[in-house]
Amino acid sequence: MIYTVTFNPALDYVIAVDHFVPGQINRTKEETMVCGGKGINVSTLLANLGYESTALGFVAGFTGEEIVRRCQKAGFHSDFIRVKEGLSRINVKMKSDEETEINGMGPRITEKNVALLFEQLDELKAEDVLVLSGSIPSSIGNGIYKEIMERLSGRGIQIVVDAEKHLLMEVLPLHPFLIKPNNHELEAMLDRTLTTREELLEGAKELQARGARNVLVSMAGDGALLLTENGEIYKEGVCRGTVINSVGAGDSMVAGFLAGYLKTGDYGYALKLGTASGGATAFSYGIGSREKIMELFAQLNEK
Ligand SMILES: Nc1ncnc2c1ncn2[C@@H]1O[C@H](COP(=O)(O)OP(=O)(O)OP(=O)(O)O)[C@@H](O)[C@H]1O
Ligand SMILES: O=P(O)(O)OC[C@@]1(O)O[C@H](CO)[C@@H](O)[C@@H]1O
Repeated sequence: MIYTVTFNPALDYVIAVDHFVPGQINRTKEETMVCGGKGINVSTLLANLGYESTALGFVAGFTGEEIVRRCQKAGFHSDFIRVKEGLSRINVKMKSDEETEINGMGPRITEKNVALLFEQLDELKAEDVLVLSGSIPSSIGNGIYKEIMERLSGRGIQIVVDAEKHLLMEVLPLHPFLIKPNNHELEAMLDRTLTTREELLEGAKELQARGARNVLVSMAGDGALLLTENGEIYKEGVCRGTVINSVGAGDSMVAGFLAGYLKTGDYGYALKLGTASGGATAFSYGIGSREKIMELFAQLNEK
C-alpha cells in the first residue's frame, strides 16, 4: 500500500485575475476550489492513474470535513486525525501576469495528535511506500520527518520526501528512496546559485552523497533531471500544452514517477510518466486526469 502524509491539508482556492494590482480591489474572472496539500495531491494523481493509496494527516473544522469528503470523491482512502480546534486552511492560488500563492497556517497540532499519527505509521509493513510531503505547521517541530523516518528505519518501507530546505536536509542521512527538490529548493539547500544543468546535476550529486538514494530535480517549464542510486542520469523536457495553473505539478510528478517505478522498476519510464503527470496538472485546474496524462505520455514517446 502507498501512504501519503499531509501534515497541513488545504482547500486550494484557484483563481484567475486579469493584471492583479496589489492594494486595490481585484476581481476574479475564473475561480474554482480543489482539495490540496502535497500528500493529498499525490494520492489524487495516484487514484487518477488507478493506484490505491491512503492519505494520512490532520484535518480540523468544516474545511477539514470538506477535505475528507473530497478525498472520498477523488477515490482514495483517507484516515485523517481530527484536530479539535481551528480550521484546515484555505490556500489562495492566483494566476495573473505571475502566479501568486498565499498559504495559510492551519490548525495547531498537539503532541497527542502526533502520537495518534505515530500509532498509524507503526502499522506500516515492509514493501509499503510512504510519501512525506509539504510544510509542517509551526506547532510541530521541524524535526518531525526525521523522527518518522528514524521510527520506521529498518522495516523495509520505501520513503519519499518532498519538502523544503531544513525538513529535507535533515532526512538525507536516513536514506530516503526519493527526494524531489525543484531547482530553487536545491539552490536553497546548498546555499548557492545553480544555473546550468551541469551545476544542478552537481547539486543533485551532493544530496546523494549526503544520503538520498534517488534525486529528482524538477525545473518547471524546463523539465527535470534524475540521478539514480545506480549513478545513472536521465533528463526529460516538458510536454506541449497551455499552462492553466502549475500548482501541484511537482506533487503530480512525484506520484507519476512512483506509479511508473512501481509498475516497471524502470527509471526512464518512471521519469516519463512523472513528466506527463506534472504537465497534465500544469495544463489543468487541479490535478491532471488519467486521460490527459496518457495523452502527454504518448507525446513524450513520439520524440
Ligand atoms: N509550465 C510547464 N509546462 C510544462 N510542464 C510543466 C510546467 N510546469 C511544470 N511542469 C511539469 O511538472 C514538473 C514539476 O514542476 P515544478 O518543477 O514546477 O514542480 P514544483 O516546483 O515542485 O511544483 P509545485 O510546488 O507547484 O507542486 C516539471 O518537471 C514538468 O514536467
Ligand atoms: O504550505 P505547503 O504545505 O508547503 O504547500 C501547500 C500547497 O501549496 O502545496 C500544494 C502544491 O504543491 C498545494 O495543493 C498546497 O496549497
